[in-house]
Amino acid sequence: MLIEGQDLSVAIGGRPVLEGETISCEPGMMTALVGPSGCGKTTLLHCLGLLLPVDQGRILNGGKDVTKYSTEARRRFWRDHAAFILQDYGIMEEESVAFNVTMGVSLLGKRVTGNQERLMEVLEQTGLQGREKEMASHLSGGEKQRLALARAIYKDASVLFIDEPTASLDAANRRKVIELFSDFAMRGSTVIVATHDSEMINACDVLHEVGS
Ligand SMILES: Nc1ncnc2c1ncn2[C@@H]1O[C@H](COP(=O)(O)OP(=O)(O)OP(=O)(O)O)[C@@H](O)[C@H]1O
Repeated sequence: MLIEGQDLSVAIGGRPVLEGETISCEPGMMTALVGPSGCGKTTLLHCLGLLLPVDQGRILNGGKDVTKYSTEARRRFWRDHAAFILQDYGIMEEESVAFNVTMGVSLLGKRVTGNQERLMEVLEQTGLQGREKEMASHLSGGEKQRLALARAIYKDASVLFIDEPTASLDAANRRKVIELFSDFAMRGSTVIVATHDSEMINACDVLHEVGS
């Protein structure tokens, strides 16, 4: 899905954070949001993901203006199309790894054939094999990040919004996670990543300098 922001402006606490930001994120591409700390990368990512309202400008999904979407319509977008890998992981700490991976789908009431098999495959891909019964709160920061990624893969999201995905990962896991994001883009998903990490930036197809 093509995700566009046109002439976006956002002020937080009366201070302008984004001013006339325009961006186009194509399906099948990884777009990096880059720039110095505090330039508004996370804010832009949240606006594009409909997590944060804009003061001015338009957000378009596949050419459709979604800026004024109702809460219900935004929820549908999150449920049916999007996955978020954010800095706070969005993980339900008091639930098992397996629940955290599959809940997006089970909440939808969708039946996935080979459910268990798919869960195992996704855990294997993200290096969380054998951990499915563990409580999410027992995982380390990097493991929780991979859990959020496992959920996105399980859901097969068409748009991925990612914030600083490699910050708490060691070199081997960083490479693995970057590869998994690339796979998403190669399968045709739109991948949008706010990052400082040069390795992550190198793997992206498009760089968008926020605030310039
Ligand atoms: N909830 C908030 N309340 C007050 N100020 C905020 C809030 N969220 C963001 N800001 C401010 O908006 C500006 C942009 O923040 P944002 O997190 O988007 O930047 P960033 O480029 O992602 O930074 P970093 O690279 O350090 O993560 C910062 O100056 C920040 O202090």
